Amino acid sequence: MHHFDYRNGVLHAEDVALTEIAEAVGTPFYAYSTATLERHYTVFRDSLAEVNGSVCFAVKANSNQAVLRTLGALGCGADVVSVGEMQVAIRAGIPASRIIYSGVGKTADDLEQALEAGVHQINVESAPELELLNAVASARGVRAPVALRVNPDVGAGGHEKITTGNKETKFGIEWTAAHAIYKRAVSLPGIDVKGIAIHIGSQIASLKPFEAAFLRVRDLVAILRADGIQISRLDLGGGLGVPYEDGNDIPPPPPEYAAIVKRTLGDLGCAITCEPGRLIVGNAGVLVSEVIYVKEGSTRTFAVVDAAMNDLMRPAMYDAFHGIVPVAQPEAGAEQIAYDVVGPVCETSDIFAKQRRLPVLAAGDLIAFRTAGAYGASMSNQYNTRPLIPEVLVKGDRFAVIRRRPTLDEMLALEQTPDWMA
Ligand SMILES: Cc1ncc(COP(=O)(O)O)c(C=O)c1O
Ligand SMILES: N[C@@H](CCCC[NH3+])C(=O)O
Repeated sequence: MHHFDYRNGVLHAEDVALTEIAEAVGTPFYAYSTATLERHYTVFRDSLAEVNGSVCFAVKANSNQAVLRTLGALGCGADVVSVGEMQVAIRAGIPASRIIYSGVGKTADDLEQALEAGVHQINVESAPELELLNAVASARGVRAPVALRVNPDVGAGGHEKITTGNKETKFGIEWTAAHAIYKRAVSLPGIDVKGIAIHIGSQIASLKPFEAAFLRVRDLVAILRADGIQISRLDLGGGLGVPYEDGNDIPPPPPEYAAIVKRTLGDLGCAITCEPGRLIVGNAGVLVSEVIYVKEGSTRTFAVVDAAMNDLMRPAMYDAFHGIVPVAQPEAGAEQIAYDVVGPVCETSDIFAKQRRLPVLAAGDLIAFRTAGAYGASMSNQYNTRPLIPEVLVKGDRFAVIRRRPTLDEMLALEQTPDWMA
């Protein structure tokens, strides 16, 4: 459920008309709904109550500090994959004791900083990383709280490029090698083995792969415990999908997911953590853009809009579907035309939707891309020297710019002209 609805003929975020935000900040922009964020977090958290589970939001999905602060204030933790994400989460009020540090390529400096901050857990993804962490922790005279991220060889996800759980991907320690690496881990003075971590993919619309992966975790717990290796924490990753409104693959609701967690892992006496990203923020955000031109081709009609692939990469990168709606509510039964909705960037893949039937559009119309709160702003970039677009947070009848559009000077601030060109 989200809080983006038509009122008085205009699409609103909670009680604020998107036209009002467009006037204040200009297009394109992201708008997030506080009530939706809070609702998604609490529904997920409450569904895990029976297994006493905790939630570490995957910061990569949306790393805006105001978003993190909203979730952190409700008790949410963070799953981070860089020192930057860790520090942003801490600045946003999420204590290190609720932070899990993940990632396939942590450097010695990353590990140092994670230990210095005192994170709850470091998820180790390879044998050499384990050795490096042992060395770094030993040199500091501490023991690092560790889960090994194992790769259960259960592939899942809404697209090949967002599948992480099969052994052909770079993620985690191969299933068959896990036992030996756990044995090594418990022998190392700088490593305090706490648990097992997995994450099998993203935008997963079925419970079956989760169940298969959880059962593998269960088997591994038994194998390790039989060998005297204590496992007290299970980190199940994220991955539960959200509806992107194309009518296909509607993902199961959180209570059904939680029931699988309970059935497969609930009796092991382990503390359970999940790391949802998309589920919390996906439908809490829209991207609002203005139609610049309607361009008639001989085979199709293009709606050229002012947002582009650098603002929302998902369609170009994964052929992802995002619902598109006009901000001005169309009359019931209004005529529809098939449009290719494209951005201004000089790439053929700068296309948001092909042959999408939409109410008739004209230059100056505002449209909203739905389900843009996850992996939208956080994956955006300045390609074609386009400024990052504003992010706006709505709460009831108030809104605030939580990241403003940079000036050209700010965009260029890190560049320098060599002396010899002066
Ligand atoms: C380790 C880890 N945890 C959590 C997530 C969040 O995934 P999602 O946004 O699909 O819930 C990801 C991203 O896929 C991830 O790599
Ligand atoms: N960035 C992806 C998901 C990958 C998640 C990170 N492992 C998306 O937009 O769907």
